[in-house]
Order: sequence, then C-alpha cells, then structure tokens
Amino acid sequence: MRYISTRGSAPTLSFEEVLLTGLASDGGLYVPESLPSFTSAELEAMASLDYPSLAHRILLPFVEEAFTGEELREIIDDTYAVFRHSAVAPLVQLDHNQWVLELFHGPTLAFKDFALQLLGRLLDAILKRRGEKVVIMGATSGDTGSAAIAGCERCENIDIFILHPHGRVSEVQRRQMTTLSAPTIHNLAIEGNFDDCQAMVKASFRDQSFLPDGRRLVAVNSINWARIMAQIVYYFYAGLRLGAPHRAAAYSVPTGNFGDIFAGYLASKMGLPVAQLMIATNRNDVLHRLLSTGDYARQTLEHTLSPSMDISVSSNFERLMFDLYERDGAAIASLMAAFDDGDITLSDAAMEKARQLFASHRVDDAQTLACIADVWGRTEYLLDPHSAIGYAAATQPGANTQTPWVTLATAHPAKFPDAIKASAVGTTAQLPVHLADLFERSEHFDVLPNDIAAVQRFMSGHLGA
Ligand SMILES: Cc1ncc(COP(=O)(O)O)c(C=O)c1O
Ligand SMILES: N[C@@H](CCOP(=O)(O)O)C(=O)O
Repeated sequence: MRYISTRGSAPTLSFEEVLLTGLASDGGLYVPESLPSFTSAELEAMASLDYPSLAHRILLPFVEEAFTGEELREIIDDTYAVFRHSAVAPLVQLDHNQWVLELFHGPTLAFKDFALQLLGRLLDAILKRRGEKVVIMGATSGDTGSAAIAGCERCENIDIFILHPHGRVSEVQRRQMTTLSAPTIHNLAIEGNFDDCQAMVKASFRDQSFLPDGRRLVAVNSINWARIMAQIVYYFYAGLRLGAPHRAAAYSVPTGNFGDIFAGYLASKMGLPVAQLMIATNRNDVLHRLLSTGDYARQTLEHTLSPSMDISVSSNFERLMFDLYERDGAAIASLMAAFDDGDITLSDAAMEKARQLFASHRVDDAQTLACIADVWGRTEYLLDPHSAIGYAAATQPGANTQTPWVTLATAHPAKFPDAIKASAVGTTAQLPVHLADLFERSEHFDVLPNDIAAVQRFMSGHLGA
C-alpha cells in the first residue's frame, strides 16, 4: 500500500514512512492511494469475528509492507487486551432504533485509545527495528494528550511534548496527562486555545530545523494516517453487530477535528453499508455551517461543556475535500492556500457529493445538558457531554427513524464531572479503579505563552540524549 498527499506534490510513501511523518512535505495529509474493500460475502464471514480478529482483517492491507500478518496479530492482541471490556467496543441499546457504541473502555477513557494504543506499539516496533529516536509533538483539546502519552509510554526511543490550552480542558483530562511523569514526557499548557496549539504543531512539522541532531517529529494527532486507520475498525464492528451487510446503519459522530467521522466515511468506501454520517457539533459549528451553506469560514473558538470538540480548524476535512474534488491535489493545494488567507466556498458539485452521505447538526450547551438529563431520566444511562451531542443529533426531530442509529460514545462521563453536575441528573460517574487516586497524584506541566518560538525553545532545551 502506498500513501499519497492530498496536495499532490509530496512524494508517495510506504506505511512505515507515513507512520513516522506528520504533514506531507507539500503541507497536505497522507491518504492511501487506493482502499481495500470487502464484498457482501466477505462481510458476512467477518460478522463472527471478535474485535481483535476483525481489526487484523481490516488493517493488514494497510500495513503489510511493514508488518507480517503474525507480527500485526501480536501487536493487535496486545493493544486491545488492555481494554476493560471484553467486547472492546460494546453496543448498548437505548431506544427502539438507537444504540450507543461505547468507545471509552481503554486506559484513558476516550476513543483515542483505540488508535493511540495501537500507534504506540507500531511505532515502538519500527523505531527498535530502525534504531532511531524521534520527538513526538501533539496538540490536545483534552483527550489526545493522555491517550498519546499512555499509548507511547512504553516506547524507549521517544521524547513526547503535548500542548494543551491552559485552563480549557476538564480537570480530569488535565490530571490524566500531567500526572504521568517521566523525564521524556512534557506537558505544555499554552496560553491560547486548541487552534493555537494545533497551528503551532503544524508549523513545527513544516519546519523542523529547531530540532538538533537531525531528529524528526512524529505526529500523534489525527494528521497521522495510523490514527484514522485504526478508527475504521469500530464502524465495521458496530455495523456487523447490527446486520451488515444486509442492513445499513447511520452513525452520529461528535465531531471536532473530523478524524473520527472520516474513518466512518472510509468504512463506507470499503464496503460497509452506511445510511448516513451525522456530523454532530457543539457551538463551534464550522462544519455544520459548511455543510449547510458550502462556506468554509473560520470562527472564533468558544469554550463549551464539550471541550474536546472546541476546534474550529478541522484538519481532516482536507482529506474529505480531496475525494470531493476527485482527488485533484492541485485543486486542494490552491483551496487550502486560499483558506490560509480567509474563508472559502466549496463548489456545488463537491457539496452535492458531501451531502449524499453526510448530514450535520449543532447542539449547544443547554441542549447537551438536556440530552444528558433526558437519557438518564428514561434509561439511567449516563452520557458524557460529547456523546450527548452525538445522541441529540441522532434523535433530533427530522432524523430518519427507520434506520438503526449508532451514536459514538467518545468519552466516559467520569471525565466531565462538572458537566454531569450541571445536567442535574443527581448522580455522578465513578473513575475506574486504575484512576481512583487521580486527584491525589502530583501534576507536572509548564505554562508557556502562545508563541511558537518559546515552545520550540522549550522543546529543543528539554530533549533527552
Ligand atoms: C471525547 C471526544 N469526542 C469527540 C471528539 C472529536 O473527534 P474528532 O476530532 O475526531 O472529530 C474528540 C476529539 O477529538 C473527543 O476527545
Ligand atoms: N479532540 C482532540 C483534539 C485533537 O484531535 P486529534 O484527533 O487530531 O488528535 C483532543 O481531545 O485532544
């Protein structure tokens, strides 16, 4: 499998090279040159596979130049063995045609564990093989940070720097990152918002000359293809539980950086019947407005009860645009250059294509709280605020009621006690045993100004030998 850039002029890469890369050299994002796909008969045969076996079946074509089937199997088995539910991604039914896909049974209680536990193991194997040391740099609005640190802590050959917006993640999220201490782990609280953090990460990938000794940056954000790849699997897992290939389901996805829902789009291109992909946003609704109007317009970020979705520049939308524009890299390069200078409008043809599969819905904080309370009142099931946005979108008046809906529950409610309290359900969610003493652990982080030079100086001054 070769990987190509969405902007058309960077070299094509192998999986191993893509894993070790962030942005393509032309500023684009890597996508597979072609996708494997599964026939109905193959899907029928896959329906009986457990999660690790299904992951192996789906992921092998993407990585087979770098890993043998046996090597991948061992890594996948090890990855999903650390999840606290033996189904790995269990489905819970909340209503006649409403299911929740629980993606929070990994070590850091968010869907990021699915990809980052795997990415850490793949990276470790490749770095050992190459005898190379790398520098991991990532931006987080709350969940990627701890999942990346937890996923990569076993890697011997890394330094890791995670940027989070100071004071804008939940206390549990912050503590999950900052209480993991090792000389190679650095949490940087940036006096800015997530967009600022992500922009610094992307700029650092574009020009890595601040790193000494020719070291390179590796991405843990969803600009790294391996992140997206791993997330494809749970769409198949849920779809097959609900009757694929004979019945299509619709998926409602709490969306920020567009990585999770893009994985659902790829699953549909690989043969999974998908009735609809619902882009569920909070008040930071750039993607909802884009889908409604065709205008891709930047927005001032607002702080919401769903902080992990407080994002206004959704990196992975570029990957979808590449397909919407018939994989014309030059067209994407010029559109993204125009986007750097201001707002852009997508062509009618591109929007028509997007709307064939995608719909969108915006849910504000009051609606989020009402959804948490309503679902709790009817079912005693506690949604976290991100998952509640997905569920509210799937159950909005006007949503298709004939189709089975799967809402991706992207985080555990215990990560957001303040939002749960504000919903007035009169209950709280307990942290699992391995995090029970989280509030007693000591924290380690540095507060830095919203200034890339300061961040890069910090990084180059804190690299291990
Ligand atoms: C809990 C939670 N839900 C939803 C999202 C949005 O996912 P994506 O950025 O892939 O769109 C995130 C962050 O990525 C998250 O942490
Ligand atoms: N919501 C994320 C933000 C980063 O997105 P990513 O999927 O590109 O890593 C978070 O919680 O950190």
